[in-house]
Amino acid sequence: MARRESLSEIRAANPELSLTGNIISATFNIPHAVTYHKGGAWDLKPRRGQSALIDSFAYLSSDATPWNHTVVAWTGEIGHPDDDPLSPPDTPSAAATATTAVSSLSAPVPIDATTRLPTPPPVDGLWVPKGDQTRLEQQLAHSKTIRTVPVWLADESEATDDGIMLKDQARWRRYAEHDLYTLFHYKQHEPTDGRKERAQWADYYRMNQKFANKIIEIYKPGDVVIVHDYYLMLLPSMLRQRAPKMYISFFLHSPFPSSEFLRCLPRRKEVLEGILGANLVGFQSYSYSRHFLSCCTRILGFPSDTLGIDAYGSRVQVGVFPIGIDADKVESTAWADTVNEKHAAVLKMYEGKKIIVGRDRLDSVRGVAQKLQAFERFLEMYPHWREKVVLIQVTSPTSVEAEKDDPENKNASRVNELIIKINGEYGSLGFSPVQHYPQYLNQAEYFALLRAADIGLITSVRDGMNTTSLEYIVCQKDNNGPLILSEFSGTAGSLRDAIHINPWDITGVAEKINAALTMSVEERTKMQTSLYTHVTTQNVQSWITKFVRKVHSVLAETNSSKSTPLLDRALLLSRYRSASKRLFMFDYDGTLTPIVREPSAAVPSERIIRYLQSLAADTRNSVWIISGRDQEFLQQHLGHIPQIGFSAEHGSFMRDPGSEEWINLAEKFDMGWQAEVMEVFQRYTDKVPGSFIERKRCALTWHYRLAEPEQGLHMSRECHKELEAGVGQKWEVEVMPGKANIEVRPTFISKGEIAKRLVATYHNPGAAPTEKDPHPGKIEFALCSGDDFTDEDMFRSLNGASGTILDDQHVFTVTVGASTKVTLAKWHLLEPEDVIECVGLLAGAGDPASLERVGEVNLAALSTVEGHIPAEEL
Ligand SMILES: O=P(O)(O)OC[C@H]1O[C@H](O[C@H]2O[C@H](CO)[C@@H](O)[C@H](O)[C@H]2O)[C@H](O)[C@@H](O)[C@@H]1O
Repeated sequence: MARRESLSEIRAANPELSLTGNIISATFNIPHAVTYHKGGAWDLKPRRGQSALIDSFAYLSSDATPWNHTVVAWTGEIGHPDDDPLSPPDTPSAAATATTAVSSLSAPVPIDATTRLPTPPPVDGLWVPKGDQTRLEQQLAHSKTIRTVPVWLADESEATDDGIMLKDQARWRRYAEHDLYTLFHYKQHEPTDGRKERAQWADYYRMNQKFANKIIEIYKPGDVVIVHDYYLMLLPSMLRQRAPKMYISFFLHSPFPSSEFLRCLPRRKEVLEGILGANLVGFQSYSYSRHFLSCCTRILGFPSDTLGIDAYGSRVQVGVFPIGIDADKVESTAWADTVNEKHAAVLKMYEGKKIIVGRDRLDSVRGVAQKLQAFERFLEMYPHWREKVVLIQVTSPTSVEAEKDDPENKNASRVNELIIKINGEYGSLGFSPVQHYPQYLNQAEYFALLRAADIGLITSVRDGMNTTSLEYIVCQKDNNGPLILSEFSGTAGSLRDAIHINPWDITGVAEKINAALTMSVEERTKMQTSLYTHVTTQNVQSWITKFVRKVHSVLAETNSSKSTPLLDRALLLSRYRSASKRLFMFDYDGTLTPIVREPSAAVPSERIIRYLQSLAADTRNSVWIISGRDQEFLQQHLGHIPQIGFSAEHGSFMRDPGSEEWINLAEKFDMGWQAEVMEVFQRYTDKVPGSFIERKRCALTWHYRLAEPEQGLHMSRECHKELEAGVGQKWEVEVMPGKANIEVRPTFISKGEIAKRLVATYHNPGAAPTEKDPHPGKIEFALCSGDDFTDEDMFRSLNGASGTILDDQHVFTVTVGASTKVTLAKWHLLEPEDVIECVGLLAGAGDPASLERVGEVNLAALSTVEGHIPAEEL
């Protein structure tokens, strides 16, 4: 039996873990199916399904871990004692149906015209008074196993101080199950006019909001929140908005589809952005994590690598954590006396026969039809096994909203047809090769069957994690029956020693059934030993421990990463006012204008032109634009402000204030490198649709913003490597990654060199006036702002560390971007709009009202810039 780690062992192995931390797990349903008894105790029964997740909650809540654990979850559809007694209360769908049946409006209407219609009740739904709500909350709060805080879901108008009216309770799961579950399993609905979808989305959104409200109510700084599954995909971002420093992680228990599929979801952006509020996102298998990363890049345009995504100025880490089961619990339950009796009975019943076992929900993605087809093919191909092998297939009702809604239930019909066909063709009077049990088995029967089987057969065509396969392995401890497992199951990646099959290859599966039945004892034992070791060591306890450990290490990294402070505008203004000589150096793209899709569209706003004009009109100010842009562009858009100086193409050209003449600083440099760079850029342009070359006089730029994002990013890395290894070795040129571009320019030229030159020109205490500097003296204030890699050269040359002659206190180096960005700047501003506000603030510094404007950020103006790409997407 697998041994659990003791608390002291866990602490010793994980010194980084907080020993008294709180963990809040947010999951859709509470771990119980709930029945309401007016005025009395609530009836709580263990909920079926999600056993691994619930076991992980029990573990986190137990004394075996150092954490203080609370589950926040919806009550689930609340059943009522008047509900149909035949409906199992722990079947969510049945409970939902039963609850809505409280209304007599849905009862059949008598066709006898003389009979009076029943008087409808005044309300339609289940009314739960406040006192009874509180009673359930207390029952759940004092649970011995899992402390739970319920989320009550109802329309605002139906949740009053007196109680709550629960109507159409299944609505809260509809969007998740109808749209998300379906698409995540690579299935699609026929498109509709969208009205139903919008209503379901609204419920989904509100449901996530209500979870956020409840978590915020109980959250304390330092708590770790773990959000589970596709029902709560908006929750991480909703929590992040309300508590920016909250430690949030998200784990998806279902598959995550490729971007080609996710793109079909009308709410694809909202769903992805919702998850990206988390610090860590976990998946069941590597391919799901890869799909997610790729969706964030392709659909949202965020850069990603194999370990995470850079979104909204923060890093969202992504990892793979295949869930396990509570193997100890399964093992002790599966060998209980009641199970032993049933096990003996099953063996007796099928004496002399090999048993193949399957247990699936009747969702089409579970591949029951494929399994039956493969079994039929097996009986056809291997006649000697006929009457010697039985397939015992247990199915529980589908949980898929869309399939529940299907009046024809095509999948169930197909399964029934296949069973009739196989039993008709290969059965006899006393024997049916397929034994179908379309019902829930009780736990003892289920484990008895798994123990009695000779083969476990799992043919799901899409599956997050198949816990039946893990339970089967534990139950085969003595029997060593092989496991045949679909490669499309999330478990396949972890159970490498199982027999993997492609459920679409019916003949291939039939062959594997035969191979499994004829395996030698040694082979079976070897396979079972390896699988058993895996399942008992990679159990649900180790799964959640690893996940929590990873959350802590991600948080430790986040907390230790350097954060650049937001520009102190009051300090900026006061230093500006007290200085008698000032120097301004502004980058252009991404600093004075937002980044847009096409370079030609990045024109300066009328506001920034006005502010620059008035700033430059003050003779104590020297204002320079230091850009990668060429002379023509700068001249066309800003050249009409004569007091401004320009540096074009990353320092290759300069135009002094008041002059119309451009000085070429790269004049003497051999431009032979350009032809070689052009040849490389051209090749990449041919390979990457949407990319193009911007040819300037000296610097060359390859743009890929309009290309398919993943391809653009990947090819830019290749291009960069190729240029550095080739042209970069041969010539004195620098290859620079920009914002969706790669630029090449001579090494001796840089924005940093220009910044140094300007400081040397204007900082001249005791000198006589010159044409360039008619007001000699000390520079008492310098503001330098830029957004990308090339601007870091300016920050480097201005920061005290590199020996600048300016007083460090008077220099404001400001990067445009998130506080977490790696930069040499001393301050940050989030958006170009903030830079414009600051320029406006200083330009109007003579105005006493300007101090009142300190701290104002004109967010509304952002949306007026056409085609503006938000900072996080740059
Ligand atoms: O030094 P800068 O003033 O920041 O100029 C750097 C480069 O900016 C331009 O490209 C970037 O901005 C474009 C417009 O927003 C955007 O479409 C492109 O994707 C960005 O890379 C410009 O085209 C280059 O020549 C500059 O070197």
